[in-house]
Amino acid sequence: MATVYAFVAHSDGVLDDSAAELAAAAKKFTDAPVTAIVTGSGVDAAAAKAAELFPAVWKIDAAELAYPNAEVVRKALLNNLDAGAVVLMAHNTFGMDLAPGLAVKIGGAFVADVVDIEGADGDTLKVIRQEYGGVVSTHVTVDMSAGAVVTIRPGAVAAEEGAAAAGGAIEAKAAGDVSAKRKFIEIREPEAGDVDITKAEVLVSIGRGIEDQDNIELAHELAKAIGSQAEVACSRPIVDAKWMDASRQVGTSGKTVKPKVYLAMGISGSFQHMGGIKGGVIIAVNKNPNAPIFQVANVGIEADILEFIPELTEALGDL
Ligand SMILES: Cc1cc2nc3c(=O)[nH]c(=O)nc-3n(C[C@H](O)[C@H](O)[C@H](O)COP(=O)(O)OP(=O)(O)OC[C@H]3O[C@@H](n4cnc5c(N)ncnc54)[C@H](O)[C@@H]3O)c2cc1C
Repeated sequence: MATVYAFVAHSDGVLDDSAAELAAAAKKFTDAPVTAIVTGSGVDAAAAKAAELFPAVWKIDAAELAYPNAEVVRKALLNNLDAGAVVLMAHNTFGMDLAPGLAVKIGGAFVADVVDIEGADGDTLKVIRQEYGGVVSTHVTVDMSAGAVVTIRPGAVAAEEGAAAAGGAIEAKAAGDVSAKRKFIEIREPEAGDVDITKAEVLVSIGRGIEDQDNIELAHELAKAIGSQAEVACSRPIVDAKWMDASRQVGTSGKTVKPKVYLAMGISGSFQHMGGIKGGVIIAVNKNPNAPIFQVANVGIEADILEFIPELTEALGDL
């Protein structure tokens, strides 16, 4: 099998959680050393962190790589990767942008949004993907003989499984010619919202199952009954409907949260939503017994939230 690489996401010298997950994912199909690739401008700290997870690290450090422009990063990778390379990366917004074109340029296979890796038989990689919003799993084989780019869903592969490989040697690589047609202009930070849901110990998070804007008050009353450590969060349709501020949205295009308890009320469990929950006990309440969230929740309750929430609020009020 060709060399396996893991393209590592990072910000301000801190590795994204997906880095350790990629290390674990690689171990599921190869015993060979995996090389992490860290790109950017001034990435010494991130490369050092990557060396704690991977036996080898490529550091591609150039001013042109300071901003997340997939066209530029793709060129820097192609200027360094050997023929037939197998590249893993997170299925996040940047990975979705970078991966398909990289696979085309490598001339290898492309498989997106993998949730698990079953192993490899020679040059055939066996992966699992999901269809129909997570209701159906599909088992897919990938011919890696001419190389491959595989994006892996953040949070799908447990990081601990790959934690042992450490002490990697860091090798500096030149970005080479990365001239691009696409120009990155700026990052605009969202305005601060009225609450910071990332700091809450308990989140009462509501989804489309709340049905009506007027019912949101039920979630606020429950959070109040739980106490000062609780806040109300939501899924994206609630923000899209302008029922709540975007600062309360949990997910890949919203906030990443780490509460002790996450009460998912009428939320189906899309990977874009679950990708924003990094820890804690997930208690899901949903009236559909087949809702995908029941596959990942620690506790699942089949109930109508419009009845369940007031009952729980009342019970807490009686304490
Ligand atoms: C690029 C991209 C980025 C995205 N980013 C995000 C993101 O950051 N965060 C996010 O949340 N989504 C995000 N999404 C949207 C995501 O794909 C889902 O559409 C969304 O998470 C679904 O929200 P939901 O679970 O509230 O709604 P639905 O999927 O409609 O689920 C509603 C659930 O409520 C249940 N329900 C209905 N009524 C009741 C009731 N009375 N009692 C109990 N249960 C009930 C239903 O059974 C269902 O399971 C993104 C999508 C894309 C394409």
